[in-house]
Amino acid sequence: MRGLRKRYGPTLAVDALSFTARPGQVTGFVGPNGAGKSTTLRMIMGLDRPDAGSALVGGRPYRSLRTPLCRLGAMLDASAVHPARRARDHLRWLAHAGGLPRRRVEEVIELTGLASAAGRRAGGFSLGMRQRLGIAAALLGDPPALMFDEPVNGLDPEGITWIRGLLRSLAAEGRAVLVSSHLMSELEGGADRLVVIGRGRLIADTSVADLLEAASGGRVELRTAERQEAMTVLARAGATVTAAGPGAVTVAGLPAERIIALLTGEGVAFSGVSEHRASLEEAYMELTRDAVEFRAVAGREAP
Ligand SMILES: Nc1ncnc2c1ncn2[C@@H]1O[C@H](COP(=O)(O)OP(=O)(O)OP(=O)(O)O)[C@@H](O)[C@H]1O
Repeated sequence: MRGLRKRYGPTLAVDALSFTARPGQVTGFVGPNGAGKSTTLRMIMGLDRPDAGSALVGGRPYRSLRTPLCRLGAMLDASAVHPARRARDHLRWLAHAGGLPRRRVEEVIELTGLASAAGRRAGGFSLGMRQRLGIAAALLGDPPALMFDEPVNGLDPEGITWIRGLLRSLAAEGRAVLVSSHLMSELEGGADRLVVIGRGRLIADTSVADLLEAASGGRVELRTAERQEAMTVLARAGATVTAAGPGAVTVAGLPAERIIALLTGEGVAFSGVSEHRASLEEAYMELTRDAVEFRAVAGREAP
């Protein structure tokens, strides 16, 4: 995506958006409801025309691809299936239209665990089965790039774990996988990189590891039954100390070794000292806080 922009009447849905989903990685595409994710994915597939900028698949516009199913597999809307059509027949007409062999249909049915449901009409499918069918359709052409719009939305924990594993294995095969979500927690353990957008604009384009490290901010978790004494000792040594539940303290501004030395020296008992690991959700909150300030500044600068 380079400088993508899309306006719907008064709404600037996507604004100056640039990012790349790279081979061998799961790129999480995250932003709150209405941030512009679906609009971006539609522009990638040529279903919406950008007002400015371009979206390329393997260096070319999607609409110019001669064998699109073999270049980019996509699930934008899992319910976009004729309810009276059986799952296998749905996949067969797609394969036929894309010039793909029939045996590929059976392969993707196996890959997505749909074997026992393939003869049933899609209208009676649960949400989880519809998602599997949408993913099967995306995999038909064995494409090097895949994108899924909110694939875990509304799924049970088992379904979420399955999709997460599938995305990881597709990326491990060297494919570029772009997956959108409005919940950061859904991407925890699933994405390598994150592209975060808000109100159509890029907020962050970063590896998950870098984001978590920045959000963890060198803080240390301390477990102690003598919380008050520990907080007094550490605050006196210049640390910023926050009570984090019964028997737990979060310490900023002192390394773990120094905390251990201080508490031992003062005879304060403790049972654990560990580096604080921020959750992806925490990291997201920090990012969004910055984004709000950024938006306020951007708003003032606007003509
Ligand atoms: N066809 C359309 N006509 C008018 N406005 C639209 C259209 N499509 C999207 N929008 C608006 O553009 C903005 C971005 O919408 P979009 O659906 O891309 O967001 P999203 O990040 O995918 O949100 P969600 O997580 O809710 O799916 C929203 O304000 C939406 O109301």
